[in-house]
Amino acid sequence: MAKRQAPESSQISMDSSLRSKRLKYFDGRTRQSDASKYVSEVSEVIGEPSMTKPETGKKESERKSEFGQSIVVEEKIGDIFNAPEYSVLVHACNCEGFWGAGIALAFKKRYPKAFAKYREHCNTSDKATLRGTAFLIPPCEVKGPKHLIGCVFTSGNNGRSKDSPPLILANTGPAMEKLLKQVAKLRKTREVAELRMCKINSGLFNVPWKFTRAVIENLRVEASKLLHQTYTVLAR
Ligand SMILES: Nc1ncnc2c1ncn2[C@@H]1O[C@H](COP(=O)(O)OP(=O)(O)OC[C@H]2O[C@H](OP(=O)(O)O)[C@H](O)[C@@H]2O)[C@@H](O)[C@H]1O
Repeated sequence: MAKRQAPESSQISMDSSLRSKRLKYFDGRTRQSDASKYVSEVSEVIGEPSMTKPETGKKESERKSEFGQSIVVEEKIGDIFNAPEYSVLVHACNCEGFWGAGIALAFKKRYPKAFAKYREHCNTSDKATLRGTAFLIPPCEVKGPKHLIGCVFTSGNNGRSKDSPPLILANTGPAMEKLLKQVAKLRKTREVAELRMCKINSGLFNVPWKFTRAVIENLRVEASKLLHQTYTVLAR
């Protein structure tokens, strides 16, 4: 894993040769106490480098069937907005309907119609159930690149009243799984080029990237729900 100081990007590619302990996920109504337990469990996974070493012994097919496809996160450098047409650009969202700062504000400026759809989605949904969900917005801008916007709702609130890091982390797994399912469903009828992310939760949401990365690496998703190509997740 390349360790760099500058903002890094990560390339997520599907790799079923890894075994990791399946982390149980909480639904969007995770209690604070449960979420803290969850973070200590994620720390345990991070703390055990052997957890991401290829497992000897079990056959590939046995591993796949037992755990589904795992995702490996590699770190590179780049800019999320230079994505090819029909790429899905993913960022962490609050359930309040605000893209007020950070990369969300950059999204709002570049994709005003997508922002309007995100905001309407928040305003017409029960906020209590939005945490841990996702909202995929197909290309809808009048001009500019045809990008899909993948909103993963990792915090109920925004700004100073954002959710705690454990709660944000506990929502990340379910939200990512739901996003991947929505991408898999959409690409049956529409072009989806690749999936790009920023290092979600790692700035204003104050969650060290290694924790979010561990959650993503421990996702177990049916092969049919994963794009069979690498996703470029980039930060400036
Ligand atoms: N052009 C670019 N390409 C690629 N990566 C880029 C980039 N520009 C910055 N990054 C990186 O993208 C990561 C996330 O950094 P951020 O702090 O923005 O997001 P976050 O996920 O921690 O937090 C979400 C809340 O922030 C907002 O704020 P409001 O609540 O509206 O006030 C939202 O609405 C949410 O609520 C950091 O690694 C940045 O280096």
